[in-house]
Amino acid sequence: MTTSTNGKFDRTPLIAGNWKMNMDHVQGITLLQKLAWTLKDAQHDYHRVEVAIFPPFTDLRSVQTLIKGDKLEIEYGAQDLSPKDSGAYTGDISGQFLSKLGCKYVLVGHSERRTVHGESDELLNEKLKAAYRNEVIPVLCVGEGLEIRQSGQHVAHTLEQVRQDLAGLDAEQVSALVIAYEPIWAIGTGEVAGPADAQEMCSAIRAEIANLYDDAVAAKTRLLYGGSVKAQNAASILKERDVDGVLVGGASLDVTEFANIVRFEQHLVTD
Ligand SMILES: O=C[C@H](O)COP(=O)(O)O
Repeated sequence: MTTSTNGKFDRTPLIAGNWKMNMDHVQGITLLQKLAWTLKDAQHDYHRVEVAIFPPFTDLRSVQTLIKGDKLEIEYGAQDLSPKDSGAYTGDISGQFLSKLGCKYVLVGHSERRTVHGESDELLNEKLKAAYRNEVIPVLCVGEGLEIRQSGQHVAHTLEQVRQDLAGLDAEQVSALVIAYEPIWAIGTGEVAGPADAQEMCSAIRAEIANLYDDAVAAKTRLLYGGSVKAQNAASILKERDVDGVLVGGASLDVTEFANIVRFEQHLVTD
């Protein structure tokens, strides 16, 4: 683990770009190449701030080839996985395949999977276990919709998701886990939860992990914020004590914007 310049982390910050259903494999390679060049020009230290991209499944082999061939330090992962490892599950993608493709991470329970595909916490718990079984680190997404936020039940709702999703996982697994808090009302809307909102929820999640496991586990689990993150608001969110990174959607498709989010520490100095 490394320490960032603002002194708050003993957890390596993670800046993650979720491309969602954008970028075919040809476009994806161009985007990745430009990102790598931009961060090389900026002499980015990947040990100090980790960078990961989450392209569509169909891009993963090309991404793996480029990253391996050019010895890039950018990590990558998939946007979903099956709870099963193999068999008659047409259209599903096994964690075994992701592991073979060198994926370090996999998103589990993104709000678009929960809402568009109706994925339940029970299913997501199975997906988390499938990820660990195949040695891929899950990035579990949790968060509330607008109605729940307005009712003031957002913390209780999100912690209930955490408890259900983590059921049966052991301390070692949860220490390696990444959890992204993504309030649904802030995703792709331009509405961004304020730094204090991000901190409130990340702090509550960390306390819940300490309660379910212990302080040592809670100190290791990385907590991200996601929802309309841009270069302009990233530094103020990342300055919060319990926020260890960001999960970026739309802005990760713009190389300059995403590279500036990766380089958030530059902005911390002048804030
Ligand atoms: O996975 C990323 C989140 O859904 C945030 O997306 P966004 O940055 O486009 O709001």
